[in-house]
Amino acid sequence: MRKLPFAALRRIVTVIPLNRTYMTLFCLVMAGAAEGFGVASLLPLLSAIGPEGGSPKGISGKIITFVQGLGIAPTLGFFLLVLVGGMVLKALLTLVAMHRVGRATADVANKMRLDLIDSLLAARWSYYVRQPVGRFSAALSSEASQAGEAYNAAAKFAAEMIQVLTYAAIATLISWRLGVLSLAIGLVMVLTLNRFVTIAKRTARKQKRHIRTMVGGLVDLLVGIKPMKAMGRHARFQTLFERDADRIRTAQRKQAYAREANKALQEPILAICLAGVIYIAVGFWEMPPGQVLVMALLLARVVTSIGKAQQALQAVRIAQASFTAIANTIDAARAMREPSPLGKTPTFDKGITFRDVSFTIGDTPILTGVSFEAPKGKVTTITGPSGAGKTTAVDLLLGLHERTSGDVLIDGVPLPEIDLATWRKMTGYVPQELILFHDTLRANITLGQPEFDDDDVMRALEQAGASGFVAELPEGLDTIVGERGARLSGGQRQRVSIARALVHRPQLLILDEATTALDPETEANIVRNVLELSRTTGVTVLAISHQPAWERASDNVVRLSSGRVLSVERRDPGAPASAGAGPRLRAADPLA
Ligand SMILES: Nc1ncnc2c1ncn2[C@@H]1O[C@H](COP(=O)(O)OP(=O)(O)OP(=O)(O)O)[C@@H](O)[C@H]1O
Repeated sequence: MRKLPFAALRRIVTVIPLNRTYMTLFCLVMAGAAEGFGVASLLPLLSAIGPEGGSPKGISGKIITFVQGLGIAPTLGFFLLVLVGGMVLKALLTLVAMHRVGRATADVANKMRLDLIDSLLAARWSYYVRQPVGRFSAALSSEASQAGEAYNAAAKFAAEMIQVLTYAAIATLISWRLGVLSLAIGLVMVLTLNRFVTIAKRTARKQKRHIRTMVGGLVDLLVGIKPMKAMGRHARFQTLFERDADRIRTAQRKQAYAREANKALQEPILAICLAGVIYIAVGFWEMPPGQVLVMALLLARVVTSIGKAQQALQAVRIAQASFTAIANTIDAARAMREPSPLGKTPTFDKGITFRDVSFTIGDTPILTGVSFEAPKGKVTTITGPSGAGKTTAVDLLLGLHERTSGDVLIDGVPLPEIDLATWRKMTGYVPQELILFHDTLRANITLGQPEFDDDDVMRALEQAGASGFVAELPEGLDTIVGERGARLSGGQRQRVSIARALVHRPQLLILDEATTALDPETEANIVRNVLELSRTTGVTVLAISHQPAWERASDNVVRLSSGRVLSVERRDPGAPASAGAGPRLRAADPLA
């Protein structure tokens, strides 16, 4: 027999406060005791109707003596009352316990879902870069609910095991041989049926893995479906998903077989055990018929309860696959949690300094000895060929990556020493890959933050050069932009993204190729707006761009190539973007 899943059970029940589980277990134990009393009252009843009736001996005699000692007449009516009362009490206590279990099941699923969201949102940027993000949709939807079911199944397993122990205890009271026999039968049953529990567990894990792969792949594909469709290359993905679907079907079939086999084999095992025990009890132990009847009843209950416990265990194993998958995802995301904001509150009066910053991924150097300054209130453009490391430099500035050596300083304070969350809130960021949500224009700009009203939104749109096209939309700010902003043009999406970055009046505005989709006139307008904004509000601008319009508007131009600074130019904004527009400093110049 495989190792029992106690560690897994412990992990499942500790998702919610333990005292809730203890209370439920207490109700279940009390329910077991109530049933035990009820069934025990059968003993004197049945021994009275057997041929040994009249002067019951053994446990029946002791029960009758005990009842008489309480001053109660041991009548048929009394024992029937105890039997019925015990069963009613058991039903009530079980109902209370299962009501608690139902609530706990929903709470476990809810906690897993919220923990997953929390751990994902708090993870470092480098965590997402390595994940097929689509697979989280499977975790959040079905896996979280199934993780809750693991608690439900574990509680049912505990309830059945309490029943098994209650009946085994009564069997032992009647005769130790009967107690041993019932436990031996239980063991045979567990050993016989455990194989199906193991199959269920294995197939559940496989299903989970393939479903995650399929859902993750499908979500990622749908996000980027446009070029696939355009090139007529989407059909080949059908084959890939068919393979996953086929594996899921096979695992599901095996799981259904294991579940049904576990159920179906329980009755024959019960019948064989009962027949054998009755034969031995009557033929060899010469037990009176009343006791044999009670014994048969007890054994039937023990075996039935073991069977149900086995089914519950199987359900635990199946649900456990989801629970473990989601718990592992939470653990992995938590291990990549960003450091908590214990640093200094940042000031931003002087500017940003990169001092001999290097950054490697694995063994690959991405940036090497990068030094430059982006003074407060000025426009700095980082330019250079594709792959030069421009976006990476900005990622380091925002703490999305951690430098390998050197220092990124804000007002002379190294980034690791400042409160990153506050620093980021001081920043407006327009990334290269624009992501708009399937929501209204307003919500895309405010990101649902109620502190921004329509005046803030309109001001940001104006500054981003987007107020004109928004004014022409029949539904204005209430326009739904479509999935990832599909109902807007590329240039409109860029301007909405710039408005989003400006709505909270940032002190630093980072524009990563933010105007590439715009015609020269619109781009010039935005550059003019941003320049004006910088002059009037003192916002510092860091633009990554190849566009001459940005170079012309910049106070500083930093040229990167292959992760190194080629030159740093201090410029006179407005002068033509030709060589000699300002003092050109070599990479080694100790500007920083
Ligand atoms: N997560 C990563 N793992 C491995 N290499 C990476 C990772 N992110 C970036 N790189 C590599 O780092 C280098 C710099 O990338 P980066 O995106 O900073 O360049 P860039 O100058 O912004 O380019 P572009 O103008 O094309 O956007 C590239 O060679 C890229 O392949």
